[in-house]
Order: sequence, then C-alpha cells, then structure tokens
Amino acid sequence: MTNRTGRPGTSGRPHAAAPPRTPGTAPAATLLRTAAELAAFAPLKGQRAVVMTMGALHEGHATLIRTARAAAGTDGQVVVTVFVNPLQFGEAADLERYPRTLDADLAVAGAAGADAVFAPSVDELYPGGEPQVRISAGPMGERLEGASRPGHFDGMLTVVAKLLHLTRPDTAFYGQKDAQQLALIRRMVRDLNFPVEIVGVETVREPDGLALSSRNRFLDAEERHTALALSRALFAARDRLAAQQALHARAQTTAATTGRAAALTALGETRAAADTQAVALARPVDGPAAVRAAAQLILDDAAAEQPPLALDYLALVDPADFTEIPDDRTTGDAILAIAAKVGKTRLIDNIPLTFGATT
Ligand SMILES: Nc1ncnc2c1ncn2[C@@H]1O[C@H](COP(=O)(O)OP(=O)(O)OP(=O)(O)O)[C@@H](O)[C@H]1O
Ligand SMILES: CC(C)(CO)[C@@H](O)C(=O)[O-]
Ligand code: BAL
Repeated sequence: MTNRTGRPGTSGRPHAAAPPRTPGTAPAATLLRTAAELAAFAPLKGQRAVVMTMGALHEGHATLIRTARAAAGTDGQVVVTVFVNPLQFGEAADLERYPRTLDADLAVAGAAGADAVFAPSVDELYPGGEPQVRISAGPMGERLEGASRPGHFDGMLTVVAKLLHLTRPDTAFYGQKDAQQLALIRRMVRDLNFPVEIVGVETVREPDGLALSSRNRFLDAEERHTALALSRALFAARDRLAAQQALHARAQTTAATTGRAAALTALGETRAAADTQAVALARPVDGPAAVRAAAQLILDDAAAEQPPLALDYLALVDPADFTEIPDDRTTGDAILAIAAKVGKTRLIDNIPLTFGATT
C-alpha cells in the first residue's frame, strides 16, 4: 500500500484539535457509497487524514475529526468512514441492535470538518461474502477484549486494513478509549509496513466522567448511574497512585521517619505522628496491587447497586502487549482497563498510568 503522497508516515507527532466550526455554516460532507466513488473523489492537493467509525457519531468522534482536520490543514482532505463491520461482532444481537444513524452522522462529520463520509454497504466491502484471508491479531489480540470477544480483533484489523487500502491516508486517527484496538492497529502498521501514521486521541468524557460511547444510548437513567462506576474506579486508582507517589517523594526527603513519629506521639502531636507514620509505611503497600485494589473497591460497590454492574475484567496491563503488570513493578507506563456489563450494555474504559513518577 502507498499513501496519497507516497511518503511513509512519521510517528509520535502531536496534533491539536481545530476549533469547532460554527453550526449551520459547515459545508455538508459528501456521501460516498462505493470504492469507485471514493477513488474518484476530489483530487488531493495535500495530506489525507482518515477517521474510521461504526457511525452513531458523538462528541468523541467529532473530536477525532477536528483533530484530523487540523492535521490535514486547509489543502488536505478529511475522510470519515462509517461501517458497522459484521466481522468484529460475536453475538448477532449486538450487531443487529448497533445504532445506525447515517443522516445525523453526515451532519456531525461535516460540522467537525470532514470533506467526505465513506459509508459502504456490507456487499460493497465484502463482495464475495466473508473474506477467507484475514489479518490475525496474534497473542495481543487474545487478551482482555480478545478473550471476551473471540475473533473480534481479527475482524477489526481485517476491516481496518481494507479501509486503509481503500482510503490511502497519510494519517489515521483512533481513540484511546479503545486502547487495545489502537495498540493492535499500531502493531499491524509496524509489522506489515503500512505507509500511514497512526495517531491516538485522548478519551472524551461527559462532565461526570462517563466515557462517550455509541453504546451509551442504550443505558436508561439507573443504568447510566451504575455505569459511572467505570470512570470513578479508574480515577480512584489514578488518585491512589498519585497519593502513593507523593508519600514516596516525602519519604525520600524525611530522615528517620519512624523515630520521628514516635517522638511526635510522645509530644501529643497525634495527627502529625499519624501522617509521619503513613510516610514510613508507604513503600510496602505501594504498587500495582494497591492501584488495582482502589479500583476494585468502587466496582464491588457498583456490583451491589440496582441495577448491578457485572464486571468482565479489571486489568492493569503493559501498553506494549497488554500483558498483566507484575506486582513488583515500580516504574513504567501502564493501562488500567475495565470492561463491564450494565443491563444488556457492555462498556469499556481505561486510563493511562505511569509508575515511578513523582509529579
Ligand atoms: N469517548 C471517546 N473519546 C475518543 N475517541 C473515541 C471515543 N469513543 C469512541 N472513540 C473512537 O472513535 C472511533 C470509532 O469508534 P466507534 O465508532 O466504535 O465508537 P464507540 O463510541 O467506541 O462505539 P462503541 O463503543 O459503542 O462501539 C474509534 O477510534 C474509537 O476509539
Ligand atoms: C476501527 C473500527 C472502525 C473498525 O471497524 C471500529 O472498531 C471502531 O469504530 O472502533
Ligand atoms: N469501538 C470498538 C468497536 C466495537 O466495539 O466493536
């Protein structure tokens, strides 16, 4: 595969989102239904940026599109793909009830800065039926989401590979909300030499913390309340790690902490003594186990709520391969990931964490 400008992508370049366009003034995105229409779409002067979606667009998608617009610039082109990919669904019911809102999607995409929306039918993308040759996601694709949704990542990577070939972007934008998906796409691009730069975009949340997701529309008010436990658990874990890091920083600068606590107790300074003792005790309860436990507490409470949260997994993993972080790890990047069902709706969320930092 070659991209439009014939250049291999560079990696790691940060992109800022462009400001939103004024509603009503945005030109509508052109709807392209076939690969032939896509190939014939306006000749390209600059870079092409692509945002792949399954439709039912929300502010998370709009942020991706605005970020893509800023990266492509005024000479460039932004193409949004909308395709509910049967290959990546396990349960037929999940595929059937997946929301399809193409008219609204065209408006959201246009307002966020897309030039075109490529929304092929299933027959257009898979003219010979289900493809016999597929991308295999490998071991990383069998962990977490892959374990819960067997075959999901093979199906996802197969359609992403096809859409990259059809759209031929310089840059392609994916949300960190689907962290394992993003890691696998990066891995495929690296392992198979796709000439495209993959850019991750931070998770967009509601003001109360709930990660935006097309599946949120299935939640009633009570279910939504229970679902808030996902983000609350992640934030509790992040705060636990930050508190632990602050204690460590102080422990390193405070000499003879235990002796000082005893002296403070003798002086009747009980609060100061307790604080000093906490500093002294910080190290043994630190680390991955404490971070997982902070999140687990919130999830256990939510499991007792009405309606209850049914936890699928809580995992603290290495972002490179999604293997579990060992309890004795004290430095490095990690992702804390949660999947849970509330009612009939399965939700995922995650947060990046860095062990060993003291800021
Ligand atoms: N809250 C969000 N913040 C940032 N990116 C997001 C968010 N939600 C989805 N995305 C990204 O948008 C792209 C398209 O995702 P998709 O169409 O599956 O939406 P979704 O909201 O994740 O839907 P669902 O979770 O119900 O499948 C993916 O790269 C995904 O990571
Ligand atoms: C990347 C993707 C569009 C492939 O179908 C899908 O998995 C999604 O929307 O995240
Ligand atoms: N957002 C990931 C696509 C899926 O759930 O199938």
